[in-house]
Amino acid sequence: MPFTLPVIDDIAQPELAARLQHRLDNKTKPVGSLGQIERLAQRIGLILGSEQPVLHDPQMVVFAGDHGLAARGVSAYPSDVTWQMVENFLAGGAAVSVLARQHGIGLTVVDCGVRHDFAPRPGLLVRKIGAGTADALEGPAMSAAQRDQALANGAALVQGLPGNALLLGEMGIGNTSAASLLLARLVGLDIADATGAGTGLDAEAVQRKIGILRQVLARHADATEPLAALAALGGFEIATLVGAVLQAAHERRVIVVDGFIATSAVLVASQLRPAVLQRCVFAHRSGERGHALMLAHLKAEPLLDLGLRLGEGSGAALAWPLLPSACAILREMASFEAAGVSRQDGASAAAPAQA
Ligand SMILES: O=C(O)c1ccc[n+]([C@@H]2O[C@H](COP(=O)([O-])O)[C@@H](O)[C@H]2O)c1
Ligand SMILES: Cc1cc2nc[nH]c2cc1C
Repeated sequence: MPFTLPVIDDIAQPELAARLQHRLDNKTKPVGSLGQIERLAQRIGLILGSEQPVLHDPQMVVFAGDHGLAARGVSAYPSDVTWQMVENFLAGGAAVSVLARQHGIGLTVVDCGVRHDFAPRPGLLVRKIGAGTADALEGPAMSAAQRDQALANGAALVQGLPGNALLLGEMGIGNTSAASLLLARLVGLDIADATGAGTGLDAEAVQRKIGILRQVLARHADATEPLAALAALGGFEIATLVGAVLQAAHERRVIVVDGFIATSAVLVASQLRPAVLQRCVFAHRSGERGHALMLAHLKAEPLLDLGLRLGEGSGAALAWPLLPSACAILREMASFEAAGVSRQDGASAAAPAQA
C-alpha cells in the first residue's frame, strides 16, 4: 500500500515565540547569556506549545538493518557486526544501552531488515522488510513496496511509544554509504564531498568507497525525488526512520537526531514535509565527513561537537540531559522581579557592547 504522508503543521507560532523570549530575557542572567540553551528552550517550548514545557518518558529507538552494498568492501567491518551489536544493545552492554540507562531513557531496538533471525524478547521489535537490502550497484536497494512498508512500520511504531521525545539511533554495517548517497543525490553534492571513513576505512579504502558510490549514483541517475532516491539508495533502517520521523513530527514529539545516518533520514523527511525540521533537535556534529555539510544544508545548529562517529543513538543520548535542563530553566529560574535583582543599567544598555 502506498504510504500516506502525515500532515505536519507549521508551528512557528510568533506569539508563543515572543512570550518564550520574554520569559528567557527576564530570567536572572545577562540577556542571552545561556547561549544555545536559550534557543533549545525556545524550540522545545514551541514544539510542546508551552512556556513551561515538561519532557517525559524519553524514548530511544535504534533502527537496525543490513546493506547489500556492504559486500563490496565499503565498510571496515563485516555485516555480521549488525546483528551482533543488536544483541549487545539488548544485553545492555553497548554505548547506547549504557547511556540510555544512565539518563533514564527507554530503549527499543527495531529489526528493520537485519540478516539474522533474533529470538523474541522485551525491547526488540521485529519489523523486518527483508534479509538486508539488495546491492544498489545492481538495482534498487529496495522496491517501492518495501520502502512504503518500511515507512508505514516506522510511523506505526512511533504511535505506540510513550512520552513526548523520540531519540533516533541506528545500526547497520554499510549505512554510511546509503547516507552519503542520499546526501549527494538530494543536496546535489559531489559524492567525494559526501563520503567519509564510516567505521574506520583508511584513506585508500575511502577512495575505493567513493568510486563504488559514484557508480551507484550513475546507475540510479533517474532517482532524483526523495522517495525514489530512498528506494534506490537504500537502507531499510533509514526508510523506517523516515516514517518514524514523519509520525513523530505529526504528533509534535521532540525529535533528537543523532549522527550522519539519522540526519540522512531527517533530510529525506524534510524534503517531503519541511516542517519536520521545526521538531528536530540536532544532538551533535559527527566526525563523519559529510555530516557538517548535511547539517549546514538543513540550517541545523547541533548541540555538541565531540568528534563522535559511533552512531547507534549514542550522541543523542549524550546530548539528552541538555533538553530537560533547558526546560527547567524556563520553568524554575527566577525572574529579576521575583528575585529582587537589578536589571541592566538603562544608560549602559544603550551604549555599544564592550569589545
Ligand atoms: O552516526 C554517525 O555519524 C556514524 C558515523 C560513522 C559510523 N557510524 C556507525 O557505523 C556503522 C556504519 O559505518 P560503515 O562504515 O559500516 O558504513 C553504523 O552502524 C553506524 O551506526 C555512525
Ligand atoms: C563495533 C561497532 C559498534 C557500532 N555501533 C554502531 N555502529 C557500529 C559499528 C561497529 C563496528
